[in-house]
Amino acid sequence: MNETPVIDVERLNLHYGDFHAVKDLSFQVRRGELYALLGTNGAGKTSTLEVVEGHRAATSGTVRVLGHSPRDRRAVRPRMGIMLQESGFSPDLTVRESVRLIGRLTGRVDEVDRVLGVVDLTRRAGTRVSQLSGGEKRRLDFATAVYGTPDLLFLDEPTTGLDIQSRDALWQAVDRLREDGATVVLTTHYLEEAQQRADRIGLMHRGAFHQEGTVFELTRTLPATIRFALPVLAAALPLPATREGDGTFLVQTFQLQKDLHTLLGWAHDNGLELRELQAGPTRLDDVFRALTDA
Ligand SMILES: Nc1ncnc2c1ncn2[C@@H]1O[C@H](COP(=O)(O)OP(=O)(O)OP(=O)(O)O)[C@@H](O)[C@H]1O
Repeated sequence: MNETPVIDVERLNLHYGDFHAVKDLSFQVRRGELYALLGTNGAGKTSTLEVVEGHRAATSGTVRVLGHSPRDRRAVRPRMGIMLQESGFSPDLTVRESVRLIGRLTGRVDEVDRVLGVVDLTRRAGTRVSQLSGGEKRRLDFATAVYGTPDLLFLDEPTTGLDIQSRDALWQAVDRLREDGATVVLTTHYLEEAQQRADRIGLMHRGAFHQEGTVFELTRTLPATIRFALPVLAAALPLPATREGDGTFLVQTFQLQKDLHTLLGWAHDNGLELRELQAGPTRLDDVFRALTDA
């Protein structure tokens, strides 16, 4: 397929005075993808997104969003929903008025009651923003981002401060938009969410990509782990393992299923119980730890 990418970033550089915050960054997001921009604190994620969202000018490089310059507000804004980390709602407006205002500002058209229903804020429609809880404000942020069913949705730390029901509701709403072909760019420090949901991940560190690819591509560079404890070591282990500080054994492997099979067979043959057995694929957390250890 040779479709024009929804986001096309070529050699983006951003300087704050002498500080080089984003360094020659290139990436593309295709239609319908959920792309997660992840990274360490201060890596440059927000700076990059500010340029892509049209809030900030790049020092150099080319950025195209939905086929336009992101600075071309009239072309881009009606098709783009943005959930920022911190909302700028006026505390004196009600929930309903806030959603209406965003509709007017972005040029998107929708039913206010529909989006309030999506985030379970219907009963709070007449409440002033200043009287909402932190989680309710977050849900209002999301409601304004999905108002008008945008083609491109930016979610910056969308689930921070949300309880599990609200988180599930938010992701269901995102899934529905994606079924209709929406493209989503996510930043989050909840790596599990990114691992579960992202089609591709750009992992930033100090202004550049450390790695970019699918979850599988990112995690396959590190071994999976098997952990267990043994009351007595009655027979020689069938695999190389290290002994952790708490006495448990740790096997690191690129062949999780095969090595687990070997270990379970060995335990069975020797009549041994592997206590506190845990086996798991590499997680994004591990990729992150390796990055910050580097
Ligand atoms: N307006 C600014 N002026 C000067 N430096 C800035 C400005 N905004 C960000 N920076 C610096 O640029 C770097 C990248 O910041 P940015 O907010 O883009 O990182 P981030 O990846 O979003 O971080 P976090 O995960 O902590 O939110 C940081 O070192 C930050 O201190």
